[in-house]
Amino acid sequence: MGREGGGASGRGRCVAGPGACRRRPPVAGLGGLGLWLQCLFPQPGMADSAQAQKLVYLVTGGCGFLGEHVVRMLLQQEPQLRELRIFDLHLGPWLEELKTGPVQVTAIQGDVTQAHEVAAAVAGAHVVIHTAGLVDVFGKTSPETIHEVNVQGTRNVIEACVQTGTRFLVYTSSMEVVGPNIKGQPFYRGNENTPYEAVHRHPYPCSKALAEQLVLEANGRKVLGGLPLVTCALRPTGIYGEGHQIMRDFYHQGLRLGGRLFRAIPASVEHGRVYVGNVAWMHVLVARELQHRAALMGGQVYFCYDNSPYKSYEDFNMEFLGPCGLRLVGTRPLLPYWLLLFLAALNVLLQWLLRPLLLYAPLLNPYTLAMANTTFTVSTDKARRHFGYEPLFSWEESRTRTIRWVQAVEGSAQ
Ligand SMILES: NC(=O)c1ccc[n+]([C@@H]2O[C@H](COP(=O)([O-])OP(=O)(O)OC[C@H]3O[C@@H](n4cnc5c(N)ncnc54)[C@H](O)[C@@H]3O)[C@@H](O)[C@H]2O)c1
Ligand SMILES: CC(C)[C@@H](O)CC[C@@H](C)[C@H]1CC[C@H]2[C@@H]3[C@H](O)C=C4C[C@@H](O)CC[C@]4(C)[C@H]3CC[C@]12C
Repeated sequence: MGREGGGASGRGRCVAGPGACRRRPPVAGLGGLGLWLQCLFPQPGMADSAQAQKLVYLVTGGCGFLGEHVVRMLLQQEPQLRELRIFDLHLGPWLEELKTGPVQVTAIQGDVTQAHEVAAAVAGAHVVIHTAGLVDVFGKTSPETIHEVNVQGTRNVIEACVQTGTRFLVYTSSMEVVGPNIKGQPFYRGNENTPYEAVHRHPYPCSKALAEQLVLEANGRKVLGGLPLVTCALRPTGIYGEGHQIMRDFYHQGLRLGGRLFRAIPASVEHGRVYVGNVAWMHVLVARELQHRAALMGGQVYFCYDNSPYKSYEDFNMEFLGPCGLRLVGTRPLLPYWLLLFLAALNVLLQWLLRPLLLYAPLLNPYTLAMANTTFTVSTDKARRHFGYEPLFSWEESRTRTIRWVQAVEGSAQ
């Protein structure tokens, strides 16, 4: 890891709706001239429609928060897409609306922990985008289950690629592979090469780190047919946007508290956040460019980033919850840290006591408190340099879209 190299062109503009026309964006920076040049020198994937639509993509976890955005972005932005397979434990009803477009959309209900189900879904795919996983830092599932899904599930995806001849694999990793670590050391405006002691104890970050390692180590393995597997991993920081369940939980919490949220984290603690649409765009772009730049991008990791501002977790959420009528009380934490620690530990005890009766999984526990209290922000341009990534959505667009979603979903339009 750590190879560096040049970037590639590749900008796009996202249009709404799954059936929207897909067009190859003009060559970056050339505007109208770029369109004229494309007529003379068509870019890869600019062949006529018969040749253009030739690739089969598989998205695991395609019905999740990020997965749905990746699915819709592929349908809008990938001109070479012939078939899009969506593999998930829980298929969403919205998939039906996607089947009216020019791309064949195949919904597959399956479990990544079942190797035969994964192999059947992967067989014949050119590209796999593996987002499926258990994102649990609230004690909802056992450490064993988290490991089974996130690690063994990823192992099954890798082996399916090798056994069936799929050559390109993009893995959705996480910032947590790096940190915050168990020592609570800050990671301030770091990049993919910043030294940091990535030591974890919690099952979720441990599982993501193991899975990422499996994916990167699989780069170069010979797949069926004798060609090499090309893999890479994307590390989003805290993703926000349409469909973010935790944002919805904070909003409901504020409504229950009379339109108020109470500051628990110092405003000085910065937490990196990235808009889901930009994360989806990075997945689409990296999957495309991985096919042309295997030597540079194979085995690499890339943080997901955009122009979302650096703020504390709570202050950042208020960018969206404020316009929906909530107020964050306190310019500094209202409770002392030791009391928050006590309440977090009490939540763990209650979760254990109540488990035979019900699932009690509040936002506050020792791990989430430590995470929220530890600065973790990234500042990098590796994705731009390696495959021409630029955020598709500005901060203003990301903020507006998220606010509209909270208002629409919660009926809080003012
Ligand atoms: N949400 C974030 O802030 C964030 C940040 C960084 C990385 N990530 C990573 O992005 C990926 C998607 O996260 P998300 O926030 O969209 O979570 P999510 O829970 O909304 O989506 C995960 C999807 O995976 C599916 N899934 C779970 N177990 C499965 C199994 N055994 N077989 C098949 N499908 C299964 C779920 O049904 C769900 O649709 C995860 O790998 C996560 O680690 C998320
Ligand atoms: C109750 C308060 C202390 C409140 O401020 C707690 C916030 C807490 C729920 C979140 C703070 C940081 C979040 C995590 C971070 O954004 C990155 C993540 C990595 C990703 O792979 C999965 C989600 C998460 C773990 C995310 C979860 C919520 C927080 C812990």
